Amino acid sequence: MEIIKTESLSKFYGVTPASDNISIHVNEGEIYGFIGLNGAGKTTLIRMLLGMIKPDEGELSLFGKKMNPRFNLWNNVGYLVETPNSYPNLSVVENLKVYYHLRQLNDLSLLESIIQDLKLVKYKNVKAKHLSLGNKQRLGLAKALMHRPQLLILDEPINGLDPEGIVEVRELLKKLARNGSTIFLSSHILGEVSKIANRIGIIRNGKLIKELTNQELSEQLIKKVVVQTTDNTAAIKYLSSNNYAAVINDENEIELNEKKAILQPENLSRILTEAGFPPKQLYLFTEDLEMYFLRNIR
Ligand SMILES: Nc1ncnc2c1ncn2[C@@H]1O[C@H](COP(=O)(O)OP(=O)(O)OP(=O)(O)O)[C@@H](O)[C@H]1O
Repeated sequence: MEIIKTESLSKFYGVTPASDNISIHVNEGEIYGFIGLNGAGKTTLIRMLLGMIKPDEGELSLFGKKMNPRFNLWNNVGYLVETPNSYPNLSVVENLKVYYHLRQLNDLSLLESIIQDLKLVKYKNVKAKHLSLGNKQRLGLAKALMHRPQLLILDEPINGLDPEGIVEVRELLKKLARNGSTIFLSSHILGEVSKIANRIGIIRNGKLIKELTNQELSEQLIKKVVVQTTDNTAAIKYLSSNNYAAVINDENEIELNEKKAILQPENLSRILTEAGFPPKQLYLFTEDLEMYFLRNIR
């Protein structure tokens, strides 16, 4: 089932499109990572998905239901948009209780388990205004996740978290998706998005310029074997005579990007060793999402 569907969604601020003709389809259980530079239009799309702003053009449905003033499935949605707001003078648990009542929940174990899942036990009785940025973010996530929504829409959910927090939230989101939740998240922490998302959309100047699955991403990432020997010039000549296309890079290392080198670097190592050029170093370099992103938004 398509949980999110947007068709040619546009939003203009003046003449500038913050969202330009965006069509996105997100299936049940998918984690969709939405990435773009500052000002690319991530928050604008998220606000439209949450009914916070109205698109100027296009259509949008959640759970197969058109978004309009009669849309009534908000209890199936959890969200976090930018820095989450809390009641500053209430403690973590009091803040969550407010939310618990607002959501009209009636299972207190939800409250306890979300405090544990987001490692907020130590801070249960700390006033929200005294929390660190990372813990404020955890509290925001706790509010978004407490009612175990079918769809989670998260704007920069790992902002402000320390490395440990990032890993915890990543595992938590993956667990939720394994249990059937659908997650749409935006982030500028690109490496993290590729670890979480099954599918990635890249936005630039309001336009969706690329959309690809994790599998497609890994196929499109540049890969090469990088080799260092005691005599790279002679080694490269020898490799050329053995039908390996190799070049010397800016760091004076040998680079090979053919499939046979990438798939069987051990053969390369053996050939070089037998010819008297044993590799001092040989490794497979794979471009990361950050590099891929920068290469594609230019
Ligand atoms: N209320 C508004 N009025 C005028 N322009 C706006 C408004 N909200 C957003 N914009 C503009 O729309 C564009 C997209 O902004 P948006 O906040 O969606 O980007 P973003 O990708 O979320 O950026 P960031 O990562 O910095 O949060 C930007 O050029 C922004 O200046």
